[in-house]
Amino acid sequence: MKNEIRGQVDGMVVPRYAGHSTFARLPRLEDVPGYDVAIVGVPFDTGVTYRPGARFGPAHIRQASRLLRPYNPALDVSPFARQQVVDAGDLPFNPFDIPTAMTQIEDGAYELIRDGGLLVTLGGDHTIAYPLLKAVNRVHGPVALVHFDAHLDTWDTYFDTPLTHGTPFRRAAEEGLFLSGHSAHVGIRGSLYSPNDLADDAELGFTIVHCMEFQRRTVDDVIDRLARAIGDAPLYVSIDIDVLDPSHAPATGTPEAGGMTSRELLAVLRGFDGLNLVGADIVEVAPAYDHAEITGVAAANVAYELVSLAARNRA
Ligand SMILES: N=C(N)NCCCC(=O)O
Ligand SMILES: [Zn+2]
Ligand SMILES: [Zn+2]
Repeated sequence: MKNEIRGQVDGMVVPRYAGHSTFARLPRLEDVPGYDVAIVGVPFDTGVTYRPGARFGPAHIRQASRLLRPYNPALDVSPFARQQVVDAGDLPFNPFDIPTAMTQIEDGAYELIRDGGLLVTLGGDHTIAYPLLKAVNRVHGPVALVHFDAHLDTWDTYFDTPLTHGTPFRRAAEEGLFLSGHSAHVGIRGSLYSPNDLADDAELGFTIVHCMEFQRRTVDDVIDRLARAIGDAPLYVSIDIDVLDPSHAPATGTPEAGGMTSRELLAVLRGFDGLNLVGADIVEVAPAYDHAEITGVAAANVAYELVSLAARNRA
């Protein structure tokens, strides 16, 4: 896709607050002959246990992404010039039937990656990580999963329901979708149901970087630890925006005090430079609780960093 890459609508010609609201003012999938990276929305929030509203996350992140500029100095890359990045719109699914929606999301995601494209998904609640991992497995096999979240999301059921935003990685573990021993939870904190939650999770083989470690260790230490765990396995990154402190991301369904700063999160992601990134999602942005687009801007910049990592790998 090197020839005739179409980037953003020029912010010096069309003001950035004008025009269609695609991610970063990029072309739509149907506007270009092919793509290397697709940004897709999955406005599903039927799996939430507390505040609803992540169904409006994709539109909000797109709106907050209008300010993104063409060059990323932190990774020394122009993410939209080295590869064709498109906005693939939103996947359709049945919002009233979770198992049906999971199949529709898996199939929709697979269609977008089957020919080699890399997918960055904007959620939606965290339930969608399960069908997204299934789609990624159909192309790449089991992945090293790095999961940024306040929560473990490896609980078993809620109200006897197995597919919820607190259970995607338990379901994924049951199907061998990620590599035990090469996967990690980052940013874990907050109240649990019982000490067994951590014991049950430990059986799944995640390295855990508890959020307090950002107080005690440097970000570089954390990156080293994660990079050692990941090795050269295909890497899938799932980012629940509630990994950030509520001061950095107020607009989310299950906020927890004592979180990461957006600066720490961006720094850890930049530390993945050179790893074999094969896909990513950013979930749990519930715009009704946002103020001044704080959460939307954080999520848009996180997506930008992920697309920049993909661009670096194409060098
Ligand atoms: N995936 C997110 N954001 N939250 C899961 C929290 C599940 C619970 O209510 O205990
Ligand atoms: Zn969470
Ligand atoms: Zn989560």
